[in-house]
Amino acid sequence: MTKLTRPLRSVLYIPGSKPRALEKARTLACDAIIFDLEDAVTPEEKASARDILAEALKTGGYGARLRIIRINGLDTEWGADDARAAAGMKPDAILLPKVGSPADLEALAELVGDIPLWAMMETPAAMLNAPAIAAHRQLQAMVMGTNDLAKDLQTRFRPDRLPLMAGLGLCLLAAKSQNIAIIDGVYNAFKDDAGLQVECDQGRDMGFDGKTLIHPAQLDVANAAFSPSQDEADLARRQIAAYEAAQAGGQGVAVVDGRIVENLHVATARETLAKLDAIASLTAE
Ligand SMILES: CC(C)(COP(=O)(O)OP(=O)(O)OC[C@H]1O[C@@H](n2cnc3c(N)ncnc32)[C@H](O)[C@@H]1OP(=O)(O)O)[C@@H](O)C(=O)NCCC(=O)NCCSC(=O)C[C@H](O)C(=O)O
Ligand SMILES: [Mg+2]
Repeated sequence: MTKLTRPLRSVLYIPGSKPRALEKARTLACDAIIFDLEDAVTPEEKASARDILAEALKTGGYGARLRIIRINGLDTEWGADDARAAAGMKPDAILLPKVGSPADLEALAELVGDIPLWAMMETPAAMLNAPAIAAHRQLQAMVMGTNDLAKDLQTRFRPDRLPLMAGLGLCLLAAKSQNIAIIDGVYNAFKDDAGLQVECDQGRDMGFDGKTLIHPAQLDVANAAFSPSQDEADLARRQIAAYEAAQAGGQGVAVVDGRIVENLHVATARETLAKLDAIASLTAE
């Protein structure tokens, strides 16, 4: 599956059962929306949520935001019906929770055809099988489910997320090795901007493409954290210019701000500028 080139800085969960939130999302500054039929929807509302969501997606108005539907697991009483209904809604991708192995994705692909698939990575088995899951031909992105993972690992919450680091690292390695997108887990305390900032900065430093969010109040922090800063953009431009000047002078290495710049650093600099362009064209739409 070719890598998504569009920004995925902010990926907002919206309960499929909440018409007001589905309406509001048409105006929110998120790069992608996960329309949720799983944990955010009560068992009593599972069937009606499908209908509410189908109507919302038929009405449209979500603009350039990527539209992903999270269905219930195929081992639940709702999963297969969700999968068929979701495929009919023509989303940009379908997200399967609690993926344990590539066989889970294969079972979904048999139901929904060639729609791009996303995988919730949120169980110990998923961490151990991450390379095989990432290699599934239809997989476009991994999404960390840090609540379920913390539950299964019986960890305590820590601002540094030390107990989750092994799992986060394994999934990052797997996703990067297959050149697919990977989105960090949610920050539950949606009124704690400072805590969210720390977690977004950590996720960005680790190489995640963006963060999943649960409330509109979290959008600005995530969008800023996963956008290249002005300083990063300036440095990228100076690195490219210095390297090109060095090359013109027959050198393979330049020096900027006391640090060497080689072709691999220039590749990163070009990616930074391409990301800025992609963000600019997204916000212009
Ligand atoms: C957390 C909430 C229950 C809070 O809801 P509420 O009390 O209604 O919030 P506010 O009154 O502050 O809402 C203000 C307005 O914003 C709209 N709103 C709220 N949340 C959303 C949203 N997610 N998307 C779009 N719009 C939203 C309200 O409608 C208000 O609008 P207005 O009337 O115009 O003022 C609630 O935010 C919520 O339900 N969030 C989503 C929770 C969710 O999706 N959970 C499941 C995903 S997390 C997960 O499962 C991760 C993973 O699987 C794991 O294991 O880690
Ligand atoms: Mg979960």
